[in-house]
Amino acid sequence: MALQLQRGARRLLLHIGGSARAFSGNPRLRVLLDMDGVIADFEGGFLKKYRQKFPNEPFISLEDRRGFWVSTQYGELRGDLCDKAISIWESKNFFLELEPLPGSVEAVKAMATMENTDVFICTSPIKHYAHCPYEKYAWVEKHLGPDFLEKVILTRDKTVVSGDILIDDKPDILGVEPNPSWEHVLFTACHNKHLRASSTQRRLLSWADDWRGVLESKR
Ligand SMILES: Cc1cn([C@H]2C[C@H](O)[C@@H](COP(=O)(O)O)O2)c(=O)[nH]c1=O
Ligand SMILES: [Mg+2]
Repeated sequence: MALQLQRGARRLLLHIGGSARAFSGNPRLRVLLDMDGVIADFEGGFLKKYRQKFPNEPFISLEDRRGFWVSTQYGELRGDLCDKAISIWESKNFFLELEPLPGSVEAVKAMATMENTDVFICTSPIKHYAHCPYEKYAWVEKHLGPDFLEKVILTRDKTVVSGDILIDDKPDILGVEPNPSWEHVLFTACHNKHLRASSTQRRLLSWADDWRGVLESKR
């Protein structure tokens, strides 16, 4: 009963723009940052390597990307292209060689030095685990430094991770927890920019957008 009341109050605060963290009296803001499509350029890296590996096959320009799953859209273009797309991100060095998205590294480093702020990288590895988990750690070390290795959370279910805010390019973040503690701020990407704005979901348009303001709104 008490738990239900607490959850209800938290939902109400989120709804009116307040913060469950403020409600709980915890002075620290916990920020969860997605990796692919938020700090690392998954889509650009995919298209470049797909075209190198399959120069004679049709491709989907970033302008024409629709829907979160690259594999689904390629499969709709032609059945066998789904597996061809998957072969790209299952390849060695795919995740390691992704370029940082513009401004991401600077923003993440600046965020991590902010007072009363804990920043975590919260990212989903692919199930073909030969390279991806290792390379995600290696990417973080290369671009954000070894201290950031403490801040990496690999999970296929982000709903069970607690935080105040999750900045993520996936429009629907679902899992076993029906009421995640975080507010999902949608990071704009080529695949989601055409989606109609929702009255309840805030967006960060890029790292040139006012991410500091978004964080401040949660304090
Ligand atoms: C587009 C796309 C992505 N994936 C994989 C690649 C990443 O490991 C995750 C996405 O992780 P995030 O933490 O949500 O950014 O999904 C995939 O398997 N198939 C795809 O089409
Ligand atoms: Mg992502």
